[in-house]
Amino acid sequence: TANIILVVAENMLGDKKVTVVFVLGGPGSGKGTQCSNIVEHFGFTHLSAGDLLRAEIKSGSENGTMIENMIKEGKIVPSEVTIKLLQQAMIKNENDKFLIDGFPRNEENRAAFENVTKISPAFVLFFNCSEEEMERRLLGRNEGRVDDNIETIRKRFKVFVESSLPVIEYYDAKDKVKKVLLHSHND
Ligand SMILES: Nc1ncnc2c1ncn2[C@@H]1O[C@H](COP(=O)(O)OP(=O)(O)OP(=O)(O)O)[C@@H](O)[C@H]1O
Ligand SMILES: O=c1ccn([C@@H]2O[C@H](COP(=O)(O)O)[C@@H](O)[C@H]2O)c(=O)[nH]1
Ligand SMILES: [Mg+2]
Repeated sequence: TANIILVVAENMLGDKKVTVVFVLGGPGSGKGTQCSNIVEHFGFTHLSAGDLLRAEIKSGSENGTMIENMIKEGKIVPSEVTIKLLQQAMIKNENDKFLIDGFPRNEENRAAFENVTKISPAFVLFFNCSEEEMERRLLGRNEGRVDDNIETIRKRFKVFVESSLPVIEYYDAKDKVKKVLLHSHND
């Protein structure tokens, strides 16, 4: 008789098993800053979805103009574009622990990532910061980003509340959210 071996593959990327932590929070809440600190102490590789999209624009890819226009408007780039960039970055990196910063940005991003990669996050780090403080930080960032102007910042805040917060609520219902409360220097 045939022996049947059932292999349950969890979070496999090619032949490596990966641990993924999503790092979420409003624009300017400090995701990138804290990811750099975490990398130093916990051996993760930091993948910022926004940085990958900005690199794609710079590389002169055929999607570059579309991505740039979406970023200028604070809109969410189609899932397949972002997921492909994240997958490629994880495959070409030897590490098996990734901090994915600024993704998933909406429910469709979240479902598509889980369907395409079969990866679900170990947990979600959520940086909770007031809009007043985030606005102050973004206007003072001085990195020359096309979306760090008051008009786009307001659009990004709206997209965060309407589209990204539901993703955090989804993972919160699964007890996967670790919330970090950030206070401004005026509190
Ligand atoms: N705890 C903090 N206190 C004061 N300023 C901070 C703090 N954390 C980050 N900043 C500053 O706020 C700005 C935004 O931080 P950062 O780029 O890490 O945010 P982000 O969440 O990645 O933003 P975005 O979503 O726009 O990429 C930066 O100029 C950073 O130096
Ligand atoms: O998954 C993502 C991540 C980012 N975007 C677009 O990029 C900008 C900037 O992202 P940051 O995380 O602030 O660097 C964001 O406003 C979106 O327009 C995206 O579409 N999908
Ligand atoms: Mg960032």
